[in-house]
Amino acid sequence: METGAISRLLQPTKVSSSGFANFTSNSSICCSQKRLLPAYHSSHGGREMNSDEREITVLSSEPTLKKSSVVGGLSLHRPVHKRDVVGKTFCSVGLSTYPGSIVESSSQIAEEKIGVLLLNLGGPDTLHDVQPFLFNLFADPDIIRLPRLFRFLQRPLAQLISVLRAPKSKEGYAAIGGGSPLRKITDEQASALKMALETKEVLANVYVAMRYWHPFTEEAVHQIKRDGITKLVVLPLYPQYSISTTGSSVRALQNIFKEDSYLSRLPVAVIESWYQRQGYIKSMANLIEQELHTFTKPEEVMIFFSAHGVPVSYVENAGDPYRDQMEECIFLIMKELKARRINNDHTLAYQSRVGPVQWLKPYTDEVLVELGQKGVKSLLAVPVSFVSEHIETLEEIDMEYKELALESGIENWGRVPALNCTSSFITDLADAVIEALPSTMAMSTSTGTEEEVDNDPMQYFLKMLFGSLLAFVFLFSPKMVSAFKKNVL
Ligand SMILES: C=CC1=C(C)c2cc3[nH]c(cc4nc(cc5[nH]c(cc1n2)c(C)c5CCC(=O)O)C(CCC(=O)O)=C4C)c(C)c3C=C
Ligand SMILES: [Fe+2]
Repeated sequence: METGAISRLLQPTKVSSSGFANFTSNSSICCSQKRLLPAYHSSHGGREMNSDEREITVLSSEPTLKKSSVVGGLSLHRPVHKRDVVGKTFCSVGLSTYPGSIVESSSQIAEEKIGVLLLNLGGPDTLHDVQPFLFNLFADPDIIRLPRLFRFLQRPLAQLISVLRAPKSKEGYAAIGGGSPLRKITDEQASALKMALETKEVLANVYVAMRYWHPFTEEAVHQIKRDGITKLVVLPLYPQYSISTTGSSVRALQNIFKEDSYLSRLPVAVIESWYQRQGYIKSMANLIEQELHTFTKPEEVMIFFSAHGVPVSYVENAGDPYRDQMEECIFLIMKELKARRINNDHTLAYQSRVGPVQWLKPYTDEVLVELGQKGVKSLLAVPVSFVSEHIETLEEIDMEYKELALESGIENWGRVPALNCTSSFITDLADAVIEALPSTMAMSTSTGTEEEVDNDPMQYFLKMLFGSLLAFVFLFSPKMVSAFKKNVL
């Protein structure tokens, strides 16, 4: 089985049942390799690599391989021992959050300073932040993927969409207390991870880099440099890889690193996805099992996995492995539950679509209505693409989808909490970091053409002409604006 999500972008692979059959429940092996990355998007605003091929060290747990070995050029390492401490949370030990989102270690060894960089999406701290946060999100070419010719429209379009969407988003954030809890929870996860590493005798500073709000990637990287970190493990807080999440954050990081002589020589390992790790799967199964017991008839409850969607084109045209990894992930969680004699029905649907394009199906809202009509009476919603509570669990699932489900005939509703600082989960993240440490390598800069250069004046003129015409039609036609408001937002 292919090991790296990024390499799947070269040749997308589908999940096959024979692949599932090979999964073993107690092996999780790390592999690392320098891979050549395809240019599935290109430069914009100086943030993108825009090279035909890029190099990065990637890591991926590979449950089909059982022994430490070198296979096909991949060096494989046995995982460091695992300890699952079920039922406690590291966050509850009383660690407070800290300015600048770093957890520092007092007794660092002079010659080796290990850093762990947690990547996350970020969210507005206050209602005032909502529109600029949305601007940052929509200005990301990995979120709105415009054809190369129209890339220069990215920022005006982001401005337009963010202004038009802000009122609706603000309502959502207002309903959950006036801002996103993401920063606080991610800081707590960083503290918990630092403690978990310490109990395994690994001293490390843990940093947080958000993609669209504070603390931005640049802020975290500044602190890493200031602290003189000598080895860095990058850990995205997304179990499954998507171009729109981990892909986007890693590219932002690469762009910062390639500009800096210290950073470009810093040994780095990126754990690209970890949805198949036993600690994660077991932690999810624990939460589901606990929540099932809150129902009067647990065996009759439909387990309803709801994942954040992505546009279909990401998976079908750009080779995003997100759907495959999501399906594998659900398979593994259900396998773990079956091993515990929990044989409930389950289903997977995708939520939170934005805009007029097709997103991964089936859609959560449509499936809820169908299940209600089919007579399902008890349902347990399981948010599965994200490991912290956020607007889409607290508002979309707990309020909007719950209301829809009850209206559709579902009588008993439950929702599995996000993992947040669940100790078995944090312990597993610590293991993932330790396993990744031997694989750190310098992130080398790309060898291809770095920037798209408009050398040909005629080509440049034509691009500007067509682009401006499109911008004019799109931005200034009242019909377009009202159609846009109706369909896109
Ligand atoms: C795995 C998780 C996520 C994927 C994949 C993802 C893709 C994706 N998201 C949007 C648009 C929006 N996302 C928004 C917020 C948001 N999204 C995720 C996770 C994934 N997004 C999180 C954790 C959050 C932040 C939550 C918080 O608490 O602040 C928003 C803003 C909120 C809103 O207005 O609904 C938008 C918009 C796209 C277009 C996309 C894939 C292309
Ligand atoms: Fe999102």
